[in-house]
Amino acid sequence: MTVSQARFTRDQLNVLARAEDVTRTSNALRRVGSKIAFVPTMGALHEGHLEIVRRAKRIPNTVVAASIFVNPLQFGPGEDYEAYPRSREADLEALERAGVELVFTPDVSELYDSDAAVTVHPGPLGDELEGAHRPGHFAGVLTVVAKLFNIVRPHYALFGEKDYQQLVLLKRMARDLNMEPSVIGVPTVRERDGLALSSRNRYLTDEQREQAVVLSAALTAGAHAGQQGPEAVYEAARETLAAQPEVAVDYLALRDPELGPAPDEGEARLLIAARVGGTRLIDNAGLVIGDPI
Ligand SMILES: Nc1ncnc2c1ncn2[C@@H]1O[C@H](COP(=O)(O)OP(=O)(O)OP(=O)(O)O)[C@@H](O)[C@H]1O
Ligand SMILES: CC(C)(CO)[C@@H](O)C(=O)[O-]
Ligand code: BAL
Repeated sequence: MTVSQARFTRDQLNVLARAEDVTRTSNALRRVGSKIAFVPTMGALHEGHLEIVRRAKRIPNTVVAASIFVNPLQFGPGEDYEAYPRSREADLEALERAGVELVFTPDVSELYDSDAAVTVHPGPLGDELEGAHRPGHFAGVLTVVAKLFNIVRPHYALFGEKDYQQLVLLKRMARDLNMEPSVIGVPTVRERDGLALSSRNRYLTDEQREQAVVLSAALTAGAHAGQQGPEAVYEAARETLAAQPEVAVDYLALRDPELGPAPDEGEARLLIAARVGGTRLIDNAGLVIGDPI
């Protein structure tokens, strides 16, 4: 592992903490015709992150870059910014094993000047679903990702479907602001019982871990009822959730795949957020409403 040097070595993990070193490396790679696939993360890595890296590694003629940065701008007051799990050494080892070649690990002062004031506005979707419960969250996400895009200058950027609203908003940002990278979504990686992998699962006690499976179970029940229409989807999901009253649901929402109003038939997305003890978890699933296409 090569730490904090500006010289880039292929097939080896290069860890850079300064934005200007990353941009210089990226420009050099572009000059020799390499493509750059970028996997932004907040660290505390698990198989979900590594699946995204594996997807990136399959893009031909591509150097894979990742970032590890717990972004204060996307956490609201009283949220878990301070407590968010940090495991830098284990993360770097996992990225090295997965074949990542460049990791950007800035500290907060590297990314944000103390008087930074300009942010990316996510539009109306930023105030719905997650945005209604986490005011300012998506402005924080889009702002940091826009900055990371400008620093890393990727051709491709890969994000998990687990954070589905984030993925939709990032695709829109890239389209609406004419950003270069193609934004690629990667399906959610789950535990054997269906629980979506998440860094925040580490907060759960054994008992809460058992209870948390109700999120994915409700999505599965809703998806199975899709053929009978939108009301049946809600009914099946709510019935499953009712069996686990300790889990407090923030929202259960059926939408179209772009997160507009739910269709009467065709492809749709069912999204859920719930609190298990003090831990807030989200999940979602694709489904078809009405007759299968
Ligand atoms: N289970 C998963 N399957 C696929 N991608 C995932 C999964 N969990 C997270 N990701 C993706 O990994 C990227 C980095 O996410 P992040 O570092 O916030 O991890 P996280 O597990 O989502 O953490 P948390 O849920 O605590 O916010 C995002 O694009 C996110 O959607
Ligand atoms: C995209 C992201 C890295 C921006 O901080 C974060 O929201 C995440 O890990 O999903
Ligand atoms: N994975 C989404 C980042 C967040 O919850 O802040």
